[in-house]
Amino acid sequence: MTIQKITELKGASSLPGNFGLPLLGDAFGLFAGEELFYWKKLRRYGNMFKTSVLGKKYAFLIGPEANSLVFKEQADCLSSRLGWWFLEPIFGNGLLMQDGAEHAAARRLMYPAFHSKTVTTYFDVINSTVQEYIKDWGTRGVIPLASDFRKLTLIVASRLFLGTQTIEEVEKTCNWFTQLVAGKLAIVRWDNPFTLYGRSQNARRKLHEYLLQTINTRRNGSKEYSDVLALLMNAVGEDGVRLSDSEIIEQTLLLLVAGHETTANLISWVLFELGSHPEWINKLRQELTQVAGNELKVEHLKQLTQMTNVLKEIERLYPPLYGIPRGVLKDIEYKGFHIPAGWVVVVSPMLTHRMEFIYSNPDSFDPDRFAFPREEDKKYPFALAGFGHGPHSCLGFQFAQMEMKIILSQLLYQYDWSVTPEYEKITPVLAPSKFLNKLRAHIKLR
Ligand code: HEM
Repeated sequence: MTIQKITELKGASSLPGNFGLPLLGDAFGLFAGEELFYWKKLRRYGNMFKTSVLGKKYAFLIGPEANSLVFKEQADCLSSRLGWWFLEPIFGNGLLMQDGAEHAAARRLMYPAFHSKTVTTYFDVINSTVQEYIKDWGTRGVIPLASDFRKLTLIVASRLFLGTQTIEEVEKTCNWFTQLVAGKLAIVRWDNPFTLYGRSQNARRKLHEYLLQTINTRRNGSKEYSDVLALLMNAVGEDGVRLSDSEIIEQTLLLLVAGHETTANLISWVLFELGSHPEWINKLRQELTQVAGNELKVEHLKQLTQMTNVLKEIERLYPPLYGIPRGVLKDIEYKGFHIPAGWVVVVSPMLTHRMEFIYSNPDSFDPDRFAFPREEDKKYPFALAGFGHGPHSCLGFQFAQMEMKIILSQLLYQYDWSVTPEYEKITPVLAPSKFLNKLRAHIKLR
């Protein structure tokens, strides 16, 4: 009889699950509804499962320990570019697609624009833009949340990153961004005006042209700028070399894409949950009045602790990135499995956030779970991961927090609201985001 060593590792191919159809793998299931795909696999196979998509083998590793492995312990063996390969033709070669030394150098260069101290200097622009944008919401009555917030967050990002002032200019780029982002769901990557992918590529070319024009206008003019584009245009790397135009455009495009839709989605869900829990509207309004009186200032934001907990609860329930993938560069091990180079590992904020051993009644909206002494997210490191962690953690975290707090505060000052479709229709469903574009706020002046 041979005695097997307990340290012997199993191959990744013996993970629970299957590889799906030849060549396509599970592409249709995944692209047709990512959230539901994740839930079905979890229910069927548990916290570790395999699949394949368009010829690549995937290991899904779910839970805080897996998050720790991917974001921290084995981060050096993993590649963001190889994980997000399907986004590269759409989002280009920005920070998210870079690895190792190239990524570290670019991140060092961009970090000053997103440091918490710098972000506070954006307060006035965000606050005035938000006030102007929502001033007619009382007379409009019904607001389609996701599309309205997408426009607002794009106006804010364009003003701060590109110095764009006019709404007309932002409206022009808004359509291109919508088309660009829609391309990520295209399975057939054929650059043709009649395909989803082709329209996305066309939008990408238009945005490139637009950004190049903006850069050239600045170079030929005498005006001094102090926005993010100026930072990238003037930046000199450690090797003394400046970024090329194409590098500046790729980084700016990623910032604009990453910086508007995710924030718009989260704030839409904030309004949905608050509209369905009016007692929380009252609590937040009371806190706001106690802390800021009738005029919100930048120094008040940190003191809005109940609002911070509401934002955390929305990040937990509706993280915009359901899964975060990394390509395996050097073999890694996890819970007795050997995952070789060439595979892709995926961790999931969405599934982690609904684990009962971390969060009590995980499907219910309960912002107090983040208040002392409960602090459920502190039970395990990496238990809350809606903004990622580690070398690729969200560069715009502080920015997004500030923007969401300003939007919410200004709405609380001026309006009451309820939301359709009804709570019961959305919350027991495993794929709430298919309702995102249907969310409507019914606004009343206070
Ligand atoms: C509520 C809003 C947001 C959410 C939930 C969010 C979430 C995330 C997550 C999960 C990542 C990590 C991806 C990975 O590890 O592969 C990330 C990266 C990133 N985010 Fe955000 N984000 C938000 C808003 C923003 C904003 C407002 C900006 C810019 C102003 C931004 C810029 C970026 C950038 C540049 C990266 C790539 C960082 C890197 O690769 O080093 N995000 N974001």
